[in-house]
Amino acid sequence: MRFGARLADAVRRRGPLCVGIDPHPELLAAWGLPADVTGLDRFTATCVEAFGDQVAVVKPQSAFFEAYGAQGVAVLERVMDGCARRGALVVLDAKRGDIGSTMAAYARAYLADGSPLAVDAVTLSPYLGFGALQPALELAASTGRGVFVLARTSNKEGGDVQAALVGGRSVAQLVVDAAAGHNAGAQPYGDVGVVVGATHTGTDLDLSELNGPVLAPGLGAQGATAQQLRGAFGAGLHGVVPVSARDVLAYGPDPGALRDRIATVQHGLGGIGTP
Ligand SMILES: O=c1ccn([C@@H]2O[C@H](COP(=O)(O)O)[C@@H](O)[C@H]2O)c(=O)[nH]1
Repeated sequence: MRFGARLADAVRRRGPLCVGIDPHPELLAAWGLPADVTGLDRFTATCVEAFGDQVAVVKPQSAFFEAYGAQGVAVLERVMDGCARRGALVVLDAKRGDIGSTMAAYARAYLADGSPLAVDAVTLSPYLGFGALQPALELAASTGRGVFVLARTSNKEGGDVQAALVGGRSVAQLVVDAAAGHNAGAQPYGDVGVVVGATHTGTDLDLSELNGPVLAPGLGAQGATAQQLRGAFGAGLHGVVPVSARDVLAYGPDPGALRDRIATVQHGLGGIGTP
C-alpha cells in the first residue's frame, strides 16, 4: 500500500498524533540517564516500548542521534525498526535537500527498499528548489514511501524566507502548490506531504488543493494547542498530523505516564486528521 493510504489507515485506527522521539540531553538527565550512547539507547528503547503500539506515527529527530556518531545512528536504526514492528509509521525528521545527484543518494538512504535507514517517510528541505527533490519523489513513489517537504515551519524565523512573495504567492505557497501537483487524483490522499507548523494561526496558506498530508509540529512545547490547530487548518483538517515531542517526553521515564499523556493529547485532538 502507498504511504498516503497507509497513513490514512493508521490515523483512522490510532488517532492523528505523531510523537516526536527527540532525546534532548536535558530529557535524558530528567529521566535519570547518562548523556551518552547508553542513555540514548535506554531513553529511546523506553519510547519504543511505551508508545510504538499506541500512536499512528513516530518522528525520530535524526540530529539527536547523529550527535552521538555511528553508535547513535545504530540506536536510530533500532528505534525505527522497533516502532515499525509495533505498527507505528516512521517519519524520519532529517530535512534533507541537495542538488539532484546528491539528492539521489539521500533518496537511496531513506527511501530504498533494503536500506538500513529506510523509513515510511522523510522530511525534505526545498531550499535548493523543489525540482531538485525529484530523485526522492520518484524513489518514494516506486517504493510506496512518502516525503514531507518544508513549507511553513513552526519557528518564527521561518517567515523571513517562507513568507516572501514571488509573483504574488508566498514561497510556502509555491511549495504547497508543487506538492499538490504530485498528489492529483490520489485517494484518500497522495504521498507528498508538507510541513506547516501548528504554531501558525494567521498565515494565508491555501492547502485546499494539496490532497496530501500535513505534518504540523509545534503542539505543546512550542505553544500550539489543539484549538489553535483547528483555527489554523479550518475545514481542511483532513490529513493533518500534529506533532508533539518534548511535551509528551517530559512525562517519562514511566511508560504508563507516557501513554496516559499521549491518550490525553489524542483526546484533545478529537476530529483532527481523520478522513
Ligand atoms: O517546522 C518544524 C519542522 C520540524 N520541527 C521538529 O519537530 C519537533 C518538535 O519538537 P517539540 O519538542 O514538540 O517542540 C522537533 O524535532 C523539531 O525539530 C519543528 O519543530 N518545526
